[in-house]
Amino acid sequence: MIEVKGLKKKIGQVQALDGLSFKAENGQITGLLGPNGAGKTTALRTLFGLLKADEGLALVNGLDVQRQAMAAKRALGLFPDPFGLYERLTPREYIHYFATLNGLGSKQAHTAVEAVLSRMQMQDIADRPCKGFSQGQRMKTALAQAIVHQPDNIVLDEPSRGLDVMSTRILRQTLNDLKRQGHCVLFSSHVMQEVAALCDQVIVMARGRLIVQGSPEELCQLTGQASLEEAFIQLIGTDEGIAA
Ligand SMILES: Nc1ncnc2c1ncn2[C@@H]1O[C@H](COP(=O)(O)OP(=O)(O)OP(=O)(O)O)[C@@H](O)[C@H]1O
Repeated sequence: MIEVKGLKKKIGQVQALDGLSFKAENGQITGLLGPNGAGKTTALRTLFGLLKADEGLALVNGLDVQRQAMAAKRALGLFPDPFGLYERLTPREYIHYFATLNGLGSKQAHTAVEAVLSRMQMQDIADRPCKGFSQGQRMKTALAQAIVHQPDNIVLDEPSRGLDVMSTRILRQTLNDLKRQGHCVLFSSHVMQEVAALCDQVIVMARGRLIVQGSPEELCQLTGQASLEEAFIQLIGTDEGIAA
């Protein structure tokens, strides 16, 4: 379970987070939706302890990400930027490295790596250096790294950016599998269709604050709109920064 309470963060002159609060439950996919500059990336980076909030709390399984940083991180899988992979490593080496960083012993890590390679259907690319990988192959490697240690919570910042249809399907399938297994999945997106199709809960944020949280149906009901896209535009007051 992930919870943020009253998060504030000023970056330079910008109040990137301005009292943001929300909850993402286990066994659900929660989408973080907001226009450009709303503070989505800042919120996710704060949650992972990469940024320190000026005020407020970020909790992972009830653990404060600042005060109980190691324990909180082990309960969290962060989907990294797929373009930031170490080019010389193969997926097998890369995922194994992160499995051990997340506290798995050598034998456990080996078993976990084999399981995730098989689950993500990566056997054909497992022993090739990542250099030259396609976007889909990068996405699979990045996602496998995030979930190899079976964290309770998985956080993804715009995971479908730049993916083709097949890779997007694998991503969606994996997120749905993780949800069915009881994990808490939290991801940010601009893509309405994706959020509407995947998410149990949607957190709409703007200007560093929560506007409203609810299921896609609840947001449509609340605004009297037929689609999540129309509901979002009504809630935010603009269609800036969204993709249909
Ligand atoms: N390193 C930085 N330096 C200056 N301003 C920053 C920095 N990081 C974030 N900001 C500002 O903080 C605000 C929130 O940015 P953030 O990247 O969290 O938004 P976002 O919702 O992820 O946007 P997008 O959808 O465009 O990726 C923006 O106004 C942004 O310009």
